[in-house]
Amino acid sequence: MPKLAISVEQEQAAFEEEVKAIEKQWSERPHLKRPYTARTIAALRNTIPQSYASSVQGRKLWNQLNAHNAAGTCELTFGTTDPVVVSQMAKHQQSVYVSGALCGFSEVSFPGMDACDYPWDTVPKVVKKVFSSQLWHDQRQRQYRMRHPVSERAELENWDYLAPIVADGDMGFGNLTSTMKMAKEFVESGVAMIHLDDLAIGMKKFTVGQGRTVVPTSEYLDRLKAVRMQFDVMGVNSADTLLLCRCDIDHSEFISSVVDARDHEYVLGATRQVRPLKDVLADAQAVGEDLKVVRSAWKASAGLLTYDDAVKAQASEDQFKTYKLELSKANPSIASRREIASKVLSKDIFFDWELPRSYVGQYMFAPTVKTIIERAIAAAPLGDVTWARMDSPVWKDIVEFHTEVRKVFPDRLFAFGYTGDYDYGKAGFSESAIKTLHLDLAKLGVVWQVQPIWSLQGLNLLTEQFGKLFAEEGIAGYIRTVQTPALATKPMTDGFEKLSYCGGYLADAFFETVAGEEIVEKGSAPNTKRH
Ligand SMILES: C[C@](O)(C(=O)O)[C@H](CC(=O)O)C(=O)O
Repeated sequence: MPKLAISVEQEQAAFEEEVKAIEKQWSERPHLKRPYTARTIAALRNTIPQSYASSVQGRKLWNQLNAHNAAGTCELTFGTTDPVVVSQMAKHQQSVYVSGALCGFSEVSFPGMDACDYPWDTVPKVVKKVFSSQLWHDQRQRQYRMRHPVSERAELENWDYLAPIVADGDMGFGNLTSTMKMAKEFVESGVAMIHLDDLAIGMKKFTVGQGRTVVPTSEYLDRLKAVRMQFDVMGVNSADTLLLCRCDIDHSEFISSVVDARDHEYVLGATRQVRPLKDVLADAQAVGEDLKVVRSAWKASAGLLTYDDAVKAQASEDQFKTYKLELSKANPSIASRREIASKVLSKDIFFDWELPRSYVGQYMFAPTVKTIIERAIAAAPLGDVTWARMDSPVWKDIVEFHTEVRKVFPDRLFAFGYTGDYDYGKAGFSESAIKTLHLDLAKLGVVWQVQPIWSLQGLNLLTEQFGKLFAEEGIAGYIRTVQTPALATKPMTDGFEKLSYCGGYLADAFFETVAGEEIVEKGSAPNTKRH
């Protein structure tokens, strides 16, 4: 193998230049705080500089979102995995969402509930498919326009087909190197922004009776750092791919470990000496008892509380105030909580967070809106946009979350998901409040809003309705309800007027080019070869 034809001095000079270029690029996005230096990243890069469409799309989305922020408006988009749907979204949406839940239903060999159990490269592959289709539409539109004289072009369609794609990176699918590989694949697929959350791998659960588990704050931050590092390593401008820090802590029931003191305030412990829950459940299972009933009874018998509530239950009002005051000056760990409480109350508080651990080892967790705020604030410097995914749209919590984060980061941009099973009525929204919800969210800085699973609810409904009609009325029903309105819609739903929606003119252009025909307009005279 030949050696690289470069002297040590040249190598060092090129390296120093790259370090400077990286530093300059980073200075353009001062909201990002990296735990590593430009030198470290430069050394991790390839010797061939590479650039990615993902970076162009990331910058485009960044500009769109900041323009919304300045105007107090928002982008409203929805989830799909289908290039045909994406082609129409270009007319009304600025961005496209590729949802993990949808990919898990329609892009895998074995569909299933949104438990993030599909292969790690499923969503990047769908993004690649969608982005390639956007490029194809962009190409056919450009070719079509260029074969028309300038004088006619103003009348021709000119959509921005390259709507930036936002995609679901779930929790990164494994250890840090898996997360990096996923981020790499996303950048290569043309994504503009990915979101990464703080759920424990393999523990994303939405079904009844199975609590969700989050990872410690430190593990979540490491995931985000791994993605940021991968973006930075990938080469020229690739740092412009955006990272959306999603936080799934709302209503999570467990945390996988208590290694990070920042989480200790919210961990539940038994305040009475009881048998460990997992032993009680194992015994109950052996004799066929109803585990849900046994679990509830155990919880009641254990006096489950957070450490601070356990202190509160035994302290006078003044003692508790002193405890909180001392705590605000100390490290938030359970050890320092115990030390302060025993000083203030002159006794030890019985609190054992080992007893409620599940049979796979998670700790019981009782997060509040404050917990989500703290995590989002810790994560913000590593990403560009923040999303607190909540189980239900509780307006009071939504306002509190966004307002508190903005107190620390006044220009923070937020995302919001109109999650599939939200019951707005139950959450207290009147009809008029729902009508202005997107605008009210925009005022809080929520500039990117998504209905993530439209394809599931929307396409299911349309398909069911059309299937029934077609079975009952045959082609007459199709002509009346599909073909006639589709052809009458302006702009047409299938591309250019008088032309095939499959872009037949683009295929013709390839044949004509190979045949050496001039098919691009030079001036204003019409091209006789125009189709
Ligand atoms: C956004 C989401 O992660 C998705 O996969 O689309 C889901 C969507 C949903 O449940 O409606 C989510 O966790 O919100």
